[in-house]
Amino acid sequence: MALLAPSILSANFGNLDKDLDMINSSEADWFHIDIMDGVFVPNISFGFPVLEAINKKAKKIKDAHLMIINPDQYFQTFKKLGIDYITIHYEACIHLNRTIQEIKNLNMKAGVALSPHTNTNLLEDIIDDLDLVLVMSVNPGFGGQKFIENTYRKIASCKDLIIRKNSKALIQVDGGVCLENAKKLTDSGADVLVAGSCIFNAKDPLQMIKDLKISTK
Ligand SMILES: O=C(CO)[C@@H](O)[C@H](O)COP(=O)(O)O
Ligand SMILES: [Co+2]
Repeated sequence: MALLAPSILSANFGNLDKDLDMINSSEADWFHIDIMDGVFVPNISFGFPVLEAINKKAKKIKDAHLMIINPDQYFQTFKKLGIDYITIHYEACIHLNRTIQEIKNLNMKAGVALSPHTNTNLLEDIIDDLDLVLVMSVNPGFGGQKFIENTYRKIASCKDLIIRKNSKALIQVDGGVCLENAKKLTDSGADVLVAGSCIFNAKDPLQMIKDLKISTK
């Protein structure tokens, strides 16, 4: 069964506590927290005051997906705010090896996200150091976008790389994940599914979380 990480970006920010409680009481495994700076992606999500509020409530693993340039300067603050996994974008980092070491020096798990145009082969010389590879199945920046079909092939090639290099990295997939593709994504090699609009737009989000989990069995 895949791990499931609801994306807070699609939650109701007018009553965030209610949605955080819903996730706490659900079968979901992680909180997926999208941070956007309006530079790396054409959207701005939320910053540290909101993250502080999330940290006070959220009782599960907190997974921050940073869609920002120059992420290194904020790692200490993310650590203080209870983040467990930091995932930075391959396309946003000039010195990726140094950036990954900085995350690990602060005792957080380190992930690299690949936008749809970025080939998994580019991780060949860093995969040993990673705890997670995030395969983006939409272009980063917004929730509710259409799933890109090439993702299955990309997950499979990422899995090949991980096996070949004997890496312990998890494969996470993010964007357009729903009941229709969850099983196929897991069968292709995904370990962690991120889902935003599919959960928060559902009539019964708790039931949708349950259904998504069961569908990946
Ligand atoms: O990182 C992102 C978008 O850039 C995601 O985490 C989205 O928030 C997922 O939302 P859905 O595609 O599941 O609605
Ligand atoms: Co995300």
